[in-house]
Amino acid sequence: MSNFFALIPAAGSGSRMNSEVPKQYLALNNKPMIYHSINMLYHNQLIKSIFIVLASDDCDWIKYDWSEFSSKLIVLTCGGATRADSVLNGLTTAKLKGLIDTSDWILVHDAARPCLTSTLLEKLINELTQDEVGGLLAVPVSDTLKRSNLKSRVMQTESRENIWQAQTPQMFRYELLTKALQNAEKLHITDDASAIEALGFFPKLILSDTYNFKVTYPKDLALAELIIQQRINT
Ligand SMILES: Nc1ccn([C@@H]2O[C@H](COP(=O)(O)OP(=O)(O)OP(=O)(O)O)[C@@H](O)[C@H]2O)c(=O)n1
Ligand SMILES: C[C@](O)(CO)[C@H](O)COP(=O)(O)O
Repeated sequence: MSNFFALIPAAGSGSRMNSEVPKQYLALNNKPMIYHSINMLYHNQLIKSIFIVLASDDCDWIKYDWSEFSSKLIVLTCGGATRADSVLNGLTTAKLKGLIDTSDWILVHDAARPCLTSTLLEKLINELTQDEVGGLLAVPVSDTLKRSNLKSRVMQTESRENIWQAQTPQMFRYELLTKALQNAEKLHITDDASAIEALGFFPKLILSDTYNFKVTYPKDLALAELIIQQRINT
């Protein structure tokens, strides 16, 4: 029987956030941002353990008390230069430690997507458990798309038909995901699904909502805070 594991790559620096503190530790409703991602995964009954992949020079993780999650948290200090490296290093280390099997499902979730809901998480798992490939949460784009030249002049309006924005979690089996990330090492991919696609597979898109956005720029923090606050109040 396959088990379900979550893996949170949390070895980024948050360069677009322009903050001294890596963005996964920025305060969001009095908790570090990564707390919210962990919290959501922790409370899903199917997820057996959560691997947290930290940078080797991380000095913020130990500043917080994570004991409420201790029954599921496994910290791996093997982050890499890119998100894909961090995910691959985490998977490899977990396997070497004998913590996962090749057929297990891995849900890779950004530390920087703190607004995931239990409903979306359950929907992703339910819709993919019987799938041969796996897939990801995503939303169809809603704006008109323009392709520009280097001077920000519109060169072309692109069709938005069948264009989706990829989110996380992205859910694939250990064996396929590891093979895909190894194959993609020189491809400059930005998500796990891209690595799977590069092997010729077709990940399934699971309809999500825009609240599950990635906190990337400073203004995103306030929006995430509002969303989380509103959920606490209702
Ligand atoms: N070398 C890296 C780069 C990113 N990540 C993680 O991948 C997720 C999504 O990446 P992103 O939002 O791009 O985070 P950063 O790389 O930190 O941000 P930026 O690109 O602005 O520097 C985050 O949880 C981030 O910590 C990682 O584990 N290892
Ligand atoms: C994985 C991801 O969050 C899906 O949208 C995204 O690709 C991460 O990209 P980034 O460039 O590292 O922010």
